[in-house]
Amino acid sequence: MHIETAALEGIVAITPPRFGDHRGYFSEVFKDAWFRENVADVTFIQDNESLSAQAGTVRGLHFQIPPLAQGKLVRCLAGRIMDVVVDIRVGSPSYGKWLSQELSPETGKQLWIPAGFAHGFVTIEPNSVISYKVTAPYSPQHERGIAWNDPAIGIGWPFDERDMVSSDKDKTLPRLADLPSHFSYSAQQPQD
Ligand SMILES: Cc1cn([C@H]2C[C@H](O)[C@@H](COP(=O)(O)OP(=O)(O)O[C@H]3O[C@@H](C)C(=O)[C@@H](O)[C@H]3O)O2)c(=O)[nH]c1=O
Repeated sequence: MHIETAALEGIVAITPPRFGDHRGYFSEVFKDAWFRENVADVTFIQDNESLSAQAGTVRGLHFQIPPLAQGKLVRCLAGRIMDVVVDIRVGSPSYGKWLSQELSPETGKQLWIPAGFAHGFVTIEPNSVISYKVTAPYSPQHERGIAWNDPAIGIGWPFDERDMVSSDKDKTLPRLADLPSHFSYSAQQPQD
């Protein structure tokens, strides 16, 4: 396993090795014991998948609040995405900062996003499929979001805003500065 820690503390990129031969390749894409020992001691309880038909489709920025905050392990099965995280841990030195990683089936790279980050992505190619494991069940009551185009965060999306496609729900999300404080995470007590 190739493992890289990213510029935001807690975010980890993982590239599982592939054993190639004349048929193609074989790869162990997730191993519970290895993940617990090397990345985070968490239990994944649900696997999700989404397809976005058009390039320039943005989903996010999403997170769930405690006690159902989710860690997410994201990979891209088809197409190509720019995956984005924003640190929303109050008290974190990198609060409000974002980073991105390109994920595609070509590299097989995965991104581990612990609780305490908002997550989103934009598809760079049409028909992009992402698959992600989560550590807590989906709960609409605990679901929250931040506007993907919040100017104070300033994510460098690779498309003009006018060419991006989003859900109606994502068009109404508040800015980070307007999130009620009781949705806050503590940097000292990460919610894994
Ligand atoms: C996320 C989710 C959605 N749904 C339903 C609710 C709704 O009817 C439909 C589509 O939901 P959404 O529009 O919220 O899907 P989407 O915008 O793809 O939401 C996802 O975005 C990315 C960026 C994340 O990080 C994920 O955690 C998740 O929030 O699927 C579930 O049943 N289970 C789930 O776990």
